[in-house]
Amino acid sequence: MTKIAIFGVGLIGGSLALCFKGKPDFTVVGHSPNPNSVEKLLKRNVVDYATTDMAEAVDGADYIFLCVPVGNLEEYVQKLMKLPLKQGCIITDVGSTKASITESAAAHLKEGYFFIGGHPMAGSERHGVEAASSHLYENAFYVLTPARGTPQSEVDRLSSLLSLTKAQIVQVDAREHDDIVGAISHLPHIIAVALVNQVRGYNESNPLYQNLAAGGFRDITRIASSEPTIWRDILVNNRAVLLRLLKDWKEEIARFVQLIEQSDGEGIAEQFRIAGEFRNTLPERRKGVLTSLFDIYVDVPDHPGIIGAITSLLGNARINLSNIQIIESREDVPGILRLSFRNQEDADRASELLGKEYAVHV
Ligand SMILES: NC(=O)c1ccc[n+]([C@@H]2O[C@H](COP(=O)([O-])OP(=O)(O)OC[C@H]3O[C@@H](n4cnc5c(N)ncnc54)[C@H](O)[C@@H]3O)[C@@H](O)[C@H]2O)c1
Ligand SMILES: O=C(O)C(=O)C[C@]1(C(=O)O)C=C[C@@H](O)C=C1
Repeated sequence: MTKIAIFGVGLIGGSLALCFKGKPDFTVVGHSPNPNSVEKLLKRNVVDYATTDMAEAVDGADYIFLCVPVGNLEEYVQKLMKLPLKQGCIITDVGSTKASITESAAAHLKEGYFFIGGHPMAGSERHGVEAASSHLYENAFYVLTPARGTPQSEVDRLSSLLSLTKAQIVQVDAREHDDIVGAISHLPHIIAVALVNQVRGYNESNPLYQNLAAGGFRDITRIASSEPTIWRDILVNNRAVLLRLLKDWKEEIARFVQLIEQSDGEGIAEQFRIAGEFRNTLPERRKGVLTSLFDIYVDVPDHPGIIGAITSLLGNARINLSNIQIIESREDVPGILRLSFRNQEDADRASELLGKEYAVHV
């Protein structure tokens, strides 16, 4: 029997639990300090059992996943070191920063246990176990940051368990991870929040801002709705990297100020060209299921039953739909549906089929 203990069964911990639960000879235990959360986990059937007692959760555990906010990780490792863990137990975390926890765990770790930092590069702006999905990590990268001296056999053991998530495991140095993820995840969250707050200020004197906000604003700001305490901890933890990145960001913005001041149209177009070239090389397969793989957009009239009509058309043609989202649903505006498919072929077939009756954009 393989026992897995998960601390902090929210979006990320809950999604891991769902990847492991029900596999032959696996027991998944969830821990929360809050009895109401324990009740909820049991009701939702996300874990085999749940407890508020740390010692009970880790008793005999082969793997311990720390899925709490970044600011609590160190404290959890220290608490674990005071408990009798199973010899050979692997402790890992899912925190969005890796340098501080990898270094502090190495300093506190007792003989016979292993700590291997981890970070699944998948998630969403949602939080809590209600948002968990067993598909979250499919096609995503899952970074491991073993400290120097960690036996490769233990890294392989953890990688083998994580293959159940269907993610692609990569090993990266913890500091390098924080530099890169600072740029491609933490900085974008700051920019999204700052942009929303800027527009929020204008909207206070003229609510038309909110009403006119369309695809562009929504696409770039989705992550501004992320969980505040999770992001408070990430940004504070990655302070040095972010201060450097924000300095570079100021230069990027200053370049635009200059181009616009000088009405340098060709310079502006060049910035878009360079950005588009790089943006278009981002591999689609890196996306997790919550950021759908192959999207098409369908303009639909705003009348009852339209979603049923579209899904029936797809169902009758045996085209598998992964996700459906209404982007606009106000009475005076035609609706836009975002339909997501698991592969390009399904997306193409859907475009062709729906294109006979509706305006379809890809
Ligand atoms: N959200 C993402 O997209 C994402 C992606 C990859 C990694 N992460 C990392 O995963 C971790 C969890 O984030 P999440 O998105 O699942 O958040 P979440 O809010 O959905 O889950 C966090 C869980 O930790 C519990 N928790 C909060 N504070 C706690 C405390 N002081 N002690 C014990 N439990 C506590 C919460 O009750 C909840 O169950 C964070 O370290 C985050 O950096 C997040
Ligand atoms: O897709 C999202 O909403 C995410 O915020 C996921 C995301 C990211 O920035 O890409 C967020 C935090 C992580 O630690 C890893 C992934």
